[in-house]
Amino acid sequence: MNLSIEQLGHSYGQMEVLRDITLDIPAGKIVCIVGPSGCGKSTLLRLIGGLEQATSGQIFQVGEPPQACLNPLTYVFQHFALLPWRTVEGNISVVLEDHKLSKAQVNDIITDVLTRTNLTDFRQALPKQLSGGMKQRVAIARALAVKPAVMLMDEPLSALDSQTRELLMDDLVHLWTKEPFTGVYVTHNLNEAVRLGHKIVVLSRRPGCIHKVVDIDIPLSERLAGNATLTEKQAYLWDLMRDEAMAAEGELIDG
Ligand SMILES: Nc1ncnc2c1ncn2[C@@H]1O[C@H](COP(=O)(O)OP(=O)(O)OP(=O)(O)O)[C@@H](O)[C@H]1O
Repeated sequence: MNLSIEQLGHSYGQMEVLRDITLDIPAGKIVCIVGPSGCGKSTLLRLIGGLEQATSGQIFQVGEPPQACLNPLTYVFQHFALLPWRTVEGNISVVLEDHKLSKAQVNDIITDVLTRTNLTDFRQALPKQLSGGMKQRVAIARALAVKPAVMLMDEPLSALDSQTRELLMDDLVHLWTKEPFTGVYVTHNLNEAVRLGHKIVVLSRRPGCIHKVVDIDIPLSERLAGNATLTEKQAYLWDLMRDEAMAAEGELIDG
């Protein structure tokens, strides 16, 4: 299933946040959204996920969701959003509860996503027993459990230290390489964008418009740290963003 976003605009009261966003999210690809603070990246993700209704424009779901999809659009949040009183297994089963699945089916899905995210040994652990990186793996496993058509990821690695971020990026690359998923990935981090994005959408400062779309053709599994093309792309993205980011910073400081 592809998503087709057409002339999307959004305002909060008098404040225009997004303007004229037209964008395709192709099936099986990861689209990264970058841009200065406050330019509307998270708002765009919430509009795509249907958590808020856009002021103008439309979002179309084109084609069918994958077979056995339980929920076409699912989120991975920056702060994991795990239920502290439920085990890892319980945090995943919660998203399967309303789907008329047998106990055996639920068990199979949980076993599968825990295997894919290397969490099998932590099935009965509580979130408080897990590191930040492990918690985010659980959140990713929970998202995968509903076989989403599109995974919406809002700064999923930004609460983690840099080493854990590297490990989780590798995990996401492995997951995608084994079974490509469609993702929209909001980040401030241009290194994450060039490692994970097939397409990188650079938004201008608020009201966020599409400033540039940069495609990266290198397969995800070949995007190793230090790759010269990626370093170049990252520098190019920063060139595109620097002036806008400085202006946005000034706006925040000035109120
Ligand atoms: N529910 C809301 N009501 C009013 N204003 C909001 C709401 N949500 C976001 N905003 C404002 O809309 C603007 C865009 O916010 P948004 O979080 O989408 O930007 P962002 O690009 O994701 O920001 P950041 O990079 O800092 O996370 C900001 O000025 C923010 O304060």
